[in-house]
Amino acid sequence: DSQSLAPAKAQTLPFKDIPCTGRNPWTNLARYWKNNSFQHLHLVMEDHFQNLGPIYRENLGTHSSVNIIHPHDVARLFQSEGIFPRRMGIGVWAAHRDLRNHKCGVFLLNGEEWRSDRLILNKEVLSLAGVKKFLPFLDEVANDFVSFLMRRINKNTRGTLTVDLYADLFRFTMEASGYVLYGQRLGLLEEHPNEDSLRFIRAVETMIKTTLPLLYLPHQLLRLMDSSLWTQHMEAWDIIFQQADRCIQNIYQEFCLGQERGYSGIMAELLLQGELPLDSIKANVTELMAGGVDTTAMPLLFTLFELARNPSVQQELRAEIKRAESQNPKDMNQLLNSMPLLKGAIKETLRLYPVGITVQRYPIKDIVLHNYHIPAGTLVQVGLYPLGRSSQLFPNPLHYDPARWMRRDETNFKALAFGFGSRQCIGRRIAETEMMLFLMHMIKNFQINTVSKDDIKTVFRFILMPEKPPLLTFRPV
Ligand code: HEC
Ligand SMILES: C[C@@H](NS(C)(=O)=O)c1cncc(N2C(=O)c3ccc(Cl)cc3C2(C)C)c1
Repeated sequence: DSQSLAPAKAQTLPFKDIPCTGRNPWTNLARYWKNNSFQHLHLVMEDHFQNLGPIYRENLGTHSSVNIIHPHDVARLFQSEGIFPRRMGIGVWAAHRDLRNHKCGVFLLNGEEWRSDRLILNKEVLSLAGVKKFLPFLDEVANDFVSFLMRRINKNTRGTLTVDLYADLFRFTMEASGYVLYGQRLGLLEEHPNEDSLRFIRAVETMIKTTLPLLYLPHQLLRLMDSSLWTQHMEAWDIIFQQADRCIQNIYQEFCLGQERGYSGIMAELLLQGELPLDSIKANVTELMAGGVDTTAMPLLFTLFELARNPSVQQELRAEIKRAESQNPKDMNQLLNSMPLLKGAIKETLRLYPVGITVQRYPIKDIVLHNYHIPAGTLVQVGLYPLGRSSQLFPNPLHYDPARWMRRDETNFKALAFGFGSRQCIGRRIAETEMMLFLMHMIKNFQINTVSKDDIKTVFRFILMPEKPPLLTFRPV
């Protein structure tokens, strides 16, 4: 009868049968520590997926996780996240907030507290209405960056500039985040930028660089072992909070003086709405300010490099921008929506160089991933770096091809650089709009070249970064 012919429903395999890396969590940790492979975590994950298959378990010190790469497994994970999605916390960050008696922003909050702050912030930070209000601010800063670069080119006789743009990109993204959040220009793109803002940028970099080693080791242990790391980390946080507090104070004073003006940034809108208490506004605005610097600067650097070594793509983008501007001379929002190739370029950069190399969740119920039983509460990580370079998901994966995102593709859950669901990156629209405007103005005004066509080696320092920033040459068009 038909029953006996039906393929036996594959029996779900037990959790313990999932392929596992290494033996003992502490020897695994020691090995990472010895080979300093924390900063190559993304490459180690790629190796594990190649050797062990599309799902594997890893025990690292106190953390144990299941790692996945297939879009349909990601979809299954998304369906099990519940209404309070959770990712791996950062103990050492929360420890700083407790020590200094600061409230946490949405990144560190969980449960009901996270959801109530998040829903209020979404209206100003992530909604289309919010984007329309802050888009002109980002456009102004992107234009100023072009003038900033033009000034430097005109200073030398050759009429071109070959430069490591790393530091300048941090000044751009900080100037942009500061303007969108506080409604004030920090002056980072002028001849003599103010020292406080430069100190803030350095503090965010130090904080991020010292986070990685502190991520995997119980920080109490580290405070004993390597107090300089701990001290550096805390000092960086203190500078970040002090600087953010100064900006917040003077916005708050202006606000109290009741100078009625138009839109003057996200923070003023949050104060006007009065839905979030002041200390929650401070905690979240500080997170958005600090979270808006390195995260957007790196993908811009990677994109400029890829455009420099793919001149035909650069030329196609220049043509698309010209066409789009002639069709939408006025409405900036319309303009950005008529540049699908430029949107594809940003997706292509984030596919090859995902700023956050994993998306993590704890499923709230038992699920089956790749035919294995996963108990509720298990940490499941999506390997974004290996996923973006998998030839099964992306034909010819190492080819920088923005047009690939314009072709119809029935598989969802492939563009995951900002995460997914209600806990996805809240800065997504700020980052996307900021990058679109920056690249549009840069490609329109400069021919971008690079000396070296070789791949950039990447390191993971809580954020995916180039091991050595590339040298780029800019020639006014
Ligand atoms: C202006 C601030 C800001 C910027 C810019 C920003 N982020 Fe985020 N991002 C956040 C915050 C805040 C969270 C935590 C959101 C939460 O937990 O509710 C977050 C979370 C994330 C997450 C985790 C999402 C999830 O589903 O767990 C990813 C991935 C991410 N960001 C990627 C990016 C990428 C890629 C960029 C730039 C190309 C970027 N972010 C730029 C603020 C920002
Ligand atoms: C790199 C990626 N890691 S992730 C979230 O995918 O694991 C990421 C994505 N978007 C934002 C960030 N942030 C920062 O850089 C940062 C700095 C200081 C503070 Cl107070 C808050 C942040 C956040 C977490 C917003 C980090």
